[in-house]
Amino acid sequence: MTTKPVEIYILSGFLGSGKTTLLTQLLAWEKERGRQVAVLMNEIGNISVDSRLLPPDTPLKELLNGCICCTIQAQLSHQLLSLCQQHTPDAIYIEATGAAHPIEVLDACITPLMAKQIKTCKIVTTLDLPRWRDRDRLSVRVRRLMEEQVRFTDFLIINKASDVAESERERLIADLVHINSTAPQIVTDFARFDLPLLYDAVGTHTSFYRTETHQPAHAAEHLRVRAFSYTWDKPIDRNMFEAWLRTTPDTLYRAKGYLRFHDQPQQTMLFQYAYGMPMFTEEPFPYPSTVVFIGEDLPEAELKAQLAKL
Ligand SMILES: Nc1nc2c(ncn2[C@@H]2O[C@H](COP(=O)(O)OP(=O)(O)OP(=O)(O)O)[C@@H](O)[C@H]2O)c(=O)[nH]1
Repeated sequence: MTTKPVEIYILSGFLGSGKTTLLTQLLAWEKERGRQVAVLMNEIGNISVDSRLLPPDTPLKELLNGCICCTIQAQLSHQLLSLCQQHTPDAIYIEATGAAHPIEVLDACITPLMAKQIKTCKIVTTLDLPRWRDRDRLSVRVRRLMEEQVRFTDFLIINKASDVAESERERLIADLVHINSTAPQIVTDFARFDLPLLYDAVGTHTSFYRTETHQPAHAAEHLRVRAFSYTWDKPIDRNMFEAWLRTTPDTLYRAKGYLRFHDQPQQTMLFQYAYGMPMFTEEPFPYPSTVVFIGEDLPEAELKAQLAKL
């Protein structure tokens, strides 16, 4: 069965850098201009918080519990094909895991099965500027992955810019240009910018990735990035939870999920944690209290024992 040629956008960028924040805006823009789009979400953990943040009418497939750039590569093109056949979208947005190497995801998309269906396949990377500033504190493997995500992109969104002093920004951006001098760059907060710029820029940009070599840096094989989830069967103390977060290892890169606290036991809270910053927002749907923790070499048993005491 043949379907209309589809544009594929791979949203790349380290854990918590702003991919979902960008995606929700792109979907709103696509709706405004009347295009049919679909989303493929990949999560290292076993629950997908991000997909619940998308408009409910978006055709969506989820690949959980692994990274499409390494352990579940083969499933990707089947899912893409099935989205094309079921929904004939103009574009598919793939939100890769924050630990994915963009070229590996690109390779996983362009298979013999999918090749004929693809009109264009572009990589868009969000970069967490404060994390980039402090990258010397990261493991060599994570640092290298972040550099590769900058190197192999068609469009770079330098995000969380206001969280870095203005005096430091110029130097940091110069480092980025040194790594990738061809991709257009946008410096912003909450991935906000004039979205048509992205489509204009990637549309004319010459893709380079086919000819360059890259350093493989897969989540499971080299990075040792792992996820575990924890579920509470009753509300917990908010202050104790926040105090506990402050004691967690620097290699806890990301956490997200749903919680209920003693002071408002009926209210489910959406919890997001990226680069030391917790955020809580009221969630209308009463999801179970489960949080996914993502990091490198995390002492899972020890952390779970601490969570059980909250
Ligand atoms: N301070 C600040 N926070 C931001 C900005 N952009 C996004 N965030 C917050 O950072 C957190 C992570 O953002 P997401 O968009 O979920 O990041 P992500 O890359 O999709 O995360 P993963 O899918 O887990 O890798 C959320 O709490 C966002 O609200 C920004 O520019 N500044």
